[in-house]
Amino acid sequence: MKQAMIIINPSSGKEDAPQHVRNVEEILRQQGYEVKVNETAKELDATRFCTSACEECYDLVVCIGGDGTLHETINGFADQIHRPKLGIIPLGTVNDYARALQIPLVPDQAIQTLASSRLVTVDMGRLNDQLFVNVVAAGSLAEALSSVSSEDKSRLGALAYLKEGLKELTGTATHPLVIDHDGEVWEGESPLFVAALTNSVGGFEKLAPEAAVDDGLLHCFIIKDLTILNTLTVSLSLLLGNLKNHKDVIYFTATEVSVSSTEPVRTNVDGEEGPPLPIQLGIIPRHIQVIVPEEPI
Ligand SMILES: Nc1ncnc2c1ncn2[C@@H]1O[C@H](COP(=O)(O)OP(=O)(O)OP(=O)(O)O)[C@@H](O)[C@H]1O
Repeated sequence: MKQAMIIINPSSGKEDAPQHVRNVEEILRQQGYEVKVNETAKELDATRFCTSACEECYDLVVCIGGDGTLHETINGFADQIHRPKLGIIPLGTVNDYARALQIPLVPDQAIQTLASSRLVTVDMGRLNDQLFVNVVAAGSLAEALSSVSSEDKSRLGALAYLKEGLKELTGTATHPLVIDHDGEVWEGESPLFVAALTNSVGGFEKLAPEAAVDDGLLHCFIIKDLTILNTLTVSLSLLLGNLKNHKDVIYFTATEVSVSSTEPVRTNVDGEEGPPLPIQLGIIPRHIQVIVPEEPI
């Protein structure tokens, strides 16, 4: 019999995860799966559960939670030869990865997607020795966003969350960054560096419009001047998806990037606090199969 593991974070989103578990179990049983449910209680439980699903040759892992839980879950695939298919039921605030894969953001609709036969084989990002699914950001704006509490994120939603992050910016708004990609080096003051795997970053679905989940590339933005983030121009650029064309933004794609600074600089990985600089970024092309809706929306 096929084996499925449900990994659920009961604290995600509006704390309504447990009520969705029964529906997920039911639809998986209808698909012929034997189902095991693992509830997370603390940080990194999702990684441990997913690693055991790989080692025990499960066919499917379903992650029920926000982007943080998804990030921890996919890290369980690291260095594993057998990698189960992945189902995603988004319950967080931003749910960037579900947006990028066009998985419905309404949990009951996302649950129906688990009956789909359509799979997408997606890239994984590598940050030092961990994996990421969506985005790495470094710089003072990334630090400010990390300081917005999870409760405020839920309350505010994506756009207000960015505005709150901007308000939190204090002191020096830029750091000296050295960004080395595929043999080219950029050095300068910057409030924000972003490397994205998908077209959805911070709930903005058009930040990197040409980023595809399976193109084998890191889509990178160096923001050269913070003031642009405070202007209408940038809001419009974000909404119209042409941030990369802004005169104060450098855009490039790469497969290997290193980012360092002479100052202490924190990072944000898939929406959670990451390791401080220096960091090494890479990409593992077409690494995991994710269940997506039968028909692209
Ligand atoms: N039982 C638990 N209680 C509290 N925190 C938990 C529990 N299990 C896991 N966690 C931690 O909760 C963190 C946040 O989870 P997640 O991102 O899924 O929810 P969220 O904060 O509601 O979503 P978002 O990040 O989209 O706002 C995870 O990184 C994980 O370490």
